[in-house]
Amino acid sequence: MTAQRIDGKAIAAQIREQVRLQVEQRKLQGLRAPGLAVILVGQDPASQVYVGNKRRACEQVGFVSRSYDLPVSTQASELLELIDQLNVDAEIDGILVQLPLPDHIDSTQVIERIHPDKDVDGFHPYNIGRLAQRIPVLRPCTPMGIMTLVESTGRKTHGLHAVVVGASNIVGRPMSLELLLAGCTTTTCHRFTEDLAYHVGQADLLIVAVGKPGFIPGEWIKPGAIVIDVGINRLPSGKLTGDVAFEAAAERAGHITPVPGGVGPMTIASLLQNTLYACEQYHG
Ligand SMILES: Nc1nc2c(c(=O)[nH]1)N[C@@H](CN(C=O)c1ccc(C(=O)N[C@@H](CCC(=O)O)C(=O)O)cc1)CN2
Ligand SMILES: [Mg+2]
Repeated sequence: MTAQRIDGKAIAAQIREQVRLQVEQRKLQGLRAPGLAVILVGQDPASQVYVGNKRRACEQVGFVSRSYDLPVSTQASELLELIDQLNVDAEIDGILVQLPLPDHIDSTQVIERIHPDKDVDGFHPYNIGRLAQRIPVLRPCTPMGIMTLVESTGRKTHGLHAVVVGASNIVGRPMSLELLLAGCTTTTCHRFTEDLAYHVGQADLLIVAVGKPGFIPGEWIKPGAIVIDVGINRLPSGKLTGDVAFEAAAERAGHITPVPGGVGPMTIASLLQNTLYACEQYHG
């Protein structure tokens, strides 16, 4: 079997176009454009690329894009003060603090300072709690984008055995909550999981987010499975590669996401959807 590729780049482009048209409609009705503030602390090269892509995507869909590039020496108190100002800024619907933050800043404190109605990353405990209780509002962007990719396969999720490898706050944990909500029987694997190969082999739907190139051998994949690879690993050659050994996995899977061009672009598309949602539902 050779898996069908799930084209995240193309699906993300469709979502961006839908958002652009909705913003255009708002403006025609005399309503203001949604506004997103993106905060970057320090000069991590990968974060600079992601933040640049987010800002460009905002401009392309007609959002107000506010940029804050803060030096690595920024104190937590200064960042919290900026968030306090943005929380009451009527032009801003979403506040995004790019992660990871420098070690001297406590990211939990920062995330909890963002008003839940402006938490377009969906990381605030209020928004995670809403998802856990099956009443989601602002949903974490990467898992939300993955659910859109899974829907694009046309496969029903009810009753599928979904296996998530990785239990981070950004991807693995909220991913498991999304899958539960979608009616999957859900297994979450992490660093203490024994016999990972067994669990992976049970997956009708496999999501891998560990950040280790080629961590899942293709031979572990259940024939016909949907395989979603969240890993973005840069090899010494400069090439990007995922957490799943793609070629061998594609021989067994039914559907598979590539890296790049799979999950990554969906994270940004979901961010735009969340910002529009926050604008329309909370701030008018
Ligand atoms: N505040 C947040 N910080 C981080 C998040 C997040 O959702 N919110 N997620 C990741 C990084 N990330 C977004 O910030 C992100 C990663 C990758 C991509 C992407 O489009 N990747 C491309 C390849 C890009 C490249 O050439 O490097 C792809 O996979 O095709 C978008 C967003 C951690 N931090
Ligand atoms: Mg990708």
